[in-house]
Amino acid sequence: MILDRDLASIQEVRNLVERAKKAQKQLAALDQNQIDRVTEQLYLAGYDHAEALGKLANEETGFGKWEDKMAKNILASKDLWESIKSMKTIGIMESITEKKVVKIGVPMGLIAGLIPSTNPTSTVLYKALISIKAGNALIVSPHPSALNCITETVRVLQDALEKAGVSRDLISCITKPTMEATEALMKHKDINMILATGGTAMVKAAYSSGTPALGVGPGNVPAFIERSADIEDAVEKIFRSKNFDYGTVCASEQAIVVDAPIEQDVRKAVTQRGGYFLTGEALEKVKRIMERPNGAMNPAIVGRSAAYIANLVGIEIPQGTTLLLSDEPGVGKEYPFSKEKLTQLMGFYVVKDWKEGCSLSYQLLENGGLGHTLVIHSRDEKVIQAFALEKPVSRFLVNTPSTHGAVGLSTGLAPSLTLGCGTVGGSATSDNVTPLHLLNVRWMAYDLEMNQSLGTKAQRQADATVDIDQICQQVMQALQNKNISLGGK
Ligand SMILES: CC(=O)SCCNC(=O)CCNC(=O)[C@H](O)C(C)(C)COP(=O)(O)OP(=O)(O)OC[C@H]1O[C@@H](n2cnc3c(N)ncnc32)[C@H](O)[C@@H]1OP(=O)(O)O
Repeated sequence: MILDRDLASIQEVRNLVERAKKAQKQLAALDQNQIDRVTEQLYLAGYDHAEALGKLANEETGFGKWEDKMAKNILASKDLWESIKSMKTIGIMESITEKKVVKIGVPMGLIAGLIPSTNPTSTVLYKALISIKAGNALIVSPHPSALNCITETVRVLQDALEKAGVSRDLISCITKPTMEATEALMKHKDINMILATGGTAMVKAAYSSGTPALGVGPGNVPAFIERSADIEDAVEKIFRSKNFDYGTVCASEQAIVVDAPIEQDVRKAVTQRGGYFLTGEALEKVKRIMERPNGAMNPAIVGRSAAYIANLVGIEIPQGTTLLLSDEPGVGKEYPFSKEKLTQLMGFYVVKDWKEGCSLSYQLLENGGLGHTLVIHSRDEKVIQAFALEKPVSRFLVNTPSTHGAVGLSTGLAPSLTLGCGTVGGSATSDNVTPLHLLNVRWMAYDLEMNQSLGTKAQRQADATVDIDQICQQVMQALQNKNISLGGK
């Protein structure tokens, strides 16, 4: 039965789509430089409000720490802008003279962005920047428990659009998030692409909508510390990563896998940094609240400190504890520490050598993290490479904090808050999603065999009369004079 409330929110979606469509048509008529100036205003606004939005997200959801949410907002504005500002996304992107081919970037049109509660403000900033940079409009579907901070982020961005002299309707947001409204948005015939970041059910709904979708799979990141590793460095990085926003990023480490010869040194380093190994009744109490009855993560403990979790279940932990660990005997449904946790809880495993480390990491990935991310700490290049080759992940990180590494803060990967998991993880891409995933490429390809009497294909290419550079100039001129339109799809 559809309620009046649902009808109203479906009507709202229709209105948002209508307005976004009009606004996007105007945006698509701008050239690269003009689009870049608009995107730059979005980055500046996101960067200026990084702290305020971080605080708002933390207050509203209770997840994580505002300082780290601010850092994520900076990643999704300043760092992202630095990495995309010189990208060609609209009009001529490239001309390959010797092949007589021209690559033209065409906006997709309207993007629907599903926003998770774990990284709400940063994901809005990120999706807005990559959508606009590629000439698209974005309509946001907010996670209900982060509605206010998401709406506020959209308002900040709309002010920036106005400042840049373009329509506020280029970025908009559903104000009453219901499943009906989100579904109506995803299935709307004028939505060209869905960027789905969030819980597994939402991502699946996006894939089933019939609209092309780029979604993230869940992570279950193992961190393998191999015997040649710099132990202090490895443990410091794991703690830095796991403590970042209290583990809400899906690329954060979920289990430490240790090579047996260094087990005691790693345990010591972990304990010195505030790790506490749970045992007995305390461990059982924590295990009991880790999951909902259907086996999904319990939001009551997502993005929370070790002290908060201890207090919640009524156990004593040493003062200064930052991470709760469990020595795990196995991997699977019946071992909650072997799954994704997104909080200050972590599994701990010991393996006899790197080969056993390989197979255990594989099992952990198969237990809910296929296609996502794995991290190794090692100084043995042979082991690193052997380890890398067979792992079903899209990001194989080496000697770096996994959270920071996967989202492009501490590695050369593209700054991103939508991390593709490849087909092995059910995603259409294994990349860190960027503006290049939000455009269509129109290929102009000229005949290479114009003079059949000439010798080889290479000779014919060289002799072909088409001057591709001249053609590019003509196309660019036509775009500038608005003689031709790229269209929206
Ligand atoms: C780079 C990165 O880090 S990406 C990170 C993305 N990953 C994640 O967010 C982790 C996966 N998320 C989750 O497991 C959960 O969202 C949690 C545990 C964080 C929070 O759990 P909850 O607050 O219970 O939220 P959950 O996602 O289950 O959704 C709650 C309800 O809101 C609904 N909902 C979620 N998003 C939307 C939306 N965009 N529009 C409408 N409804 C929505 C859900 O369908 C669900 O409805 P139901 O209770 O009727 O089934």
